[in-house]
Amino acid sequence: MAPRVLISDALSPAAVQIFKDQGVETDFQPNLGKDKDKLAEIIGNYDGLAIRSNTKVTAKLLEKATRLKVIGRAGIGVDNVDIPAATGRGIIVMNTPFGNSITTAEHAIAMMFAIAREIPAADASTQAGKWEKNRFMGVEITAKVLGIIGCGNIGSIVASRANGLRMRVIAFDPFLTPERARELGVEKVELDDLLARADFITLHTPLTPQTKGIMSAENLAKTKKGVRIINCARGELVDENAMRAALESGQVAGGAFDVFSEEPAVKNPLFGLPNVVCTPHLGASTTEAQENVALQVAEQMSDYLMRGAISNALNFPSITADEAPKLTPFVALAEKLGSFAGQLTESEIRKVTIIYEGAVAELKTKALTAAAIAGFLRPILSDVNVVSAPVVAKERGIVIDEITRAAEGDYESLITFSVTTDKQERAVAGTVFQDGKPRILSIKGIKVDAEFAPSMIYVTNEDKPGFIGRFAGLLGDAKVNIATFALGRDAPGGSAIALVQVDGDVPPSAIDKIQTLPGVKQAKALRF
Ligand SMILES: NC(=O)C1=CN([C@@H]2O[C@H](COP(=O)(O)OP(=O)(O)OC[C@H]3O[C@@H](n4cnc5c(N)ncnc54)[C@H](O)[C@@H]3O)[C@@H](O)[C@H]2O)C=CC1
Ligand SMILES: O=C(O)C(=O)COP(=O)(O)O
Repeated sequence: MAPRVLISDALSPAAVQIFKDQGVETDFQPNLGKDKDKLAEIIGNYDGLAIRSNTKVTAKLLEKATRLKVIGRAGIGVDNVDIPAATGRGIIVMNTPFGNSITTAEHAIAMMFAIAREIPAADASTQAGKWEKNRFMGVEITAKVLGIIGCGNIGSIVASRANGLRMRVIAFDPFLTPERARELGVEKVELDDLLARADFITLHTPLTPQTKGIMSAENLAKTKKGVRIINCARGELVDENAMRAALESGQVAGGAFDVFSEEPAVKNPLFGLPNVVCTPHLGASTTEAQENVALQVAEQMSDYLMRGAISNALNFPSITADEAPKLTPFVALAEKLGSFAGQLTESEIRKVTIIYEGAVAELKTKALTAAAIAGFLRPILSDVNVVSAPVVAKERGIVIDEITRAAEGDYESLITFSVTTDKQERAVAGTVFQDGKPRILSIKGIKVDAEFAPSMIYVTNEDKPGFIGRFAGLLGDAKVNIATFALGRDAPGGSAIALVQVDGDVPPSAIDKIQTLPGVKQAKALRF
């Protein structure tokens, strides 16, 4: 029986033809994404789901998706897909990471001009017969400072266009190497510096815990008075109430917003102000970009459904059906070791070394390294996938060393993931036990023995009496239930590590309190 794909968002119809040519049946319902009940009713009939940003693929929807094997996002952002839930059900999630980047960068530039010259308001006034020539006084952009927050695929294209427009481009992106910045013709700066210097600020980061609300009241107060701000990335990067207040006070002279914290945005604090320009998430909406992403997603999904080939998947490396059974548990281990290191990395990455020892060294380590790097970069670049991860790392000037050797220690197989930043080196090692579950065996050379769990707390501290009691007491006060507790230290009275599995989320206030306990060097909530 031919596989069936449901297209539940407004993809270019070009996708339908590709599916057909490849022998895949399609059901094209471009408005279904809005109707979650109807979608839940029929999702059980399909092997593939092709979407844009209107369809929300929640864990609840996936419970009904009993036949689903692949979700294809015709675009970049996958924050509308519950990837852990999909992975848990063995559903591949793939995107098209570059197909709409130029188009989105162009929209950001268009939005910048729109607010510099108040084009929408001037248009409305002119067409209303008012001829208000003296009301609209714009600003030139030549020689102005453009601050780019997030200088990845789209941010880099914006930088090149802005350079062409003779702007001075500065960028805040902790993961941008000095070499790459030079290549792009941008000055790499810290966030506060960018906020203080920029005449225009444009946002191009993914939505992550670190970037959520990056345009907060506090940061808006640090901007140059009269700054103009453009957001074509994700709505939740901006505290919309604080932004409204800053626009009303004149701290921010103009704002252009393509994305909103709640979409579709029918009511929003940013609406109804002068010199605010809003578009309904049109960043990727050009004929060219939509053809690119639709054709690509249809090809990728057909390849998977008809031939089992995987590309641009966010939750699995590209491997063949024969290799899968042996590799799968080590893919999970590599991914988690990388994710562990990624969640703890907050400064410029120089080098990653992955050592495969023993039996695992005989497997397809390239796929394992791809999974490890994807796990590592995902907390930093939310949309990186196992296929693009090594390339993205290389583009960013991160050296990746892969070493294979015979088993030297007690384990049949051992993977060690170490990362060198401009500040320090951190290594984490693990293996897969007979039960097929990945385990952490050492962190920074200190032995521990812990399984990975969805919610964990990692603490490094001085090995002094009384720490564990105070730590556990704090968690108890914060109503955080401890499931397992693993400890390690390099020497009595030396450096110690606690790796704790807890039930549910850890409130940031609890982490802040742990951080203040005597002898604690670092405390961090981790998610796997
Ligand atoms: N409006 C629209 O229709 C569209 C919006 N997008 C959105 O645009 C955004 C950027 O997409 P890409 O450039 O493709 O992503 P990317 O992953 O290539 O680049 C993101 C950049 O942000 C940087 N970054 C990560 N954390 C950061 C932090 N805490 N502070 C500063 N920089 C940080 C990363 O190092 C990276 O260079 C995403 O949110 C994506 O969903 C993408 C396409 C269309
Ligand atoms: O690709 C992305 O991340 C986008 O935000 C584009 O969204 P859309 O496909 O236009 O709903």
